[in-house]
Amino acid sequence: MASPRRSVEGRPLGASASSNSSSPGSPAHGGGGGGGSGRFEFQSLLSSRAAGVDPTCARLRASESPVHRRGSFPLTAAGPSQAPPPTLPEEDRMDLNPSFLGIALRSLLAIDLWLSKKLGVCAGESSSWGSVRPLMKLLEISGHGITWLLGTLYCLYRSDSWAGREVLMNLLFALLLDLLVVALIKGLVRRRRPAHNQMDMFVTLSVDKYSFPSGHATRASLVSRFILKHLVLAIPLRVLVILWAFILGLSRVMLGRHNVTDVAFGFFLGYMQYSIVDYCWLSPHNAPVLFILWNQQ
Ligand SMILES: CC(C)=CCC/C(C)=C/COP(=O)(O)O
Repeated sequence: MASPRRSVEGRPLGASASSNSSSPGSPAHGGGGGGGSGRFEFQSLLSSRAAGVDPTCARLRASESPVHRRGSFPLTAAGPSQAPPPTLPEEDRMDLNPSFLGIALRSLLAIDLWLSKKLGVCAGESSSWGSVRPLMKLLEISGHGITWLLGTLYCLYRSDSWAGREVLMNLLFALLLDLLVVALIKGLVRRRRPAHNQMDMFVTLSVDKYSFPSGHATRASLVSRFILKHLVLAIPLRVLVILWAFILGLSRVMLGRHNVTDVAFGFFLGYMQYSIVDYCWLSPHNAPVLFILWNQQ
């Protein structure tokens, strides 16, 4: 039975292409002998990497070099007495044979960084859209955790109906859940904020030095879904709520606070968090203590 370790080792870089285009055993083919071919190519890559050379170029050059041509023949014509090539450390094999997912993720990250830098037009006063920065910072306050927590507590205090209190109690629960989940993920992922960000945000927690996911984006998406579900609003107001959430997310990238993926994932996370809140909906029936305690205030 083939172990995962063997399957990684036995899948040479570019082996499928070369096996179609060159004859087995030719120098370009890298030996052609099944697992031997893979080992040979990894060996060239490893030695070039150790010498500080770009592995891709080195691989091409290595397959053309007379030294490697000579080296490839014994592998092809290797008899049973031929000593096997030295085994490479596991991490090198993995590193030199990136999966499709790995390549896709790296490409996505490269596009993310490039796009985020391009969109960070309000990252500083001297940036191309620097004059819009105060407006973006106002938007930032409109989606800040403190603004929403204080606003909800105030409305809860002023609320005189059971139905209103129930909705606000759940909004409070949603906001606290969001702060907790975002802090946990930020602490786990520890992705640094973009280099062009100025850390001049109003009231932050220690994990807010990290950028993934955007707390403002999760809140915008969570709160807007909550409002759309529980408040009876005219269509123009509903559109305004969605626009606010979208522009708030965009402003995070424009201010240079976040990369695009931080905000995109934030929107997704906030949307999912609402589903949790909806599922665990607190009511006088399933959480009577909360409501009785609040009533006694
Ligand atoms: C202090 C409290 C209660 C919340 C902090 C809210 C905050 C500053 C989140 C960071 O948001 P981004 O991740 O979008 O920058």
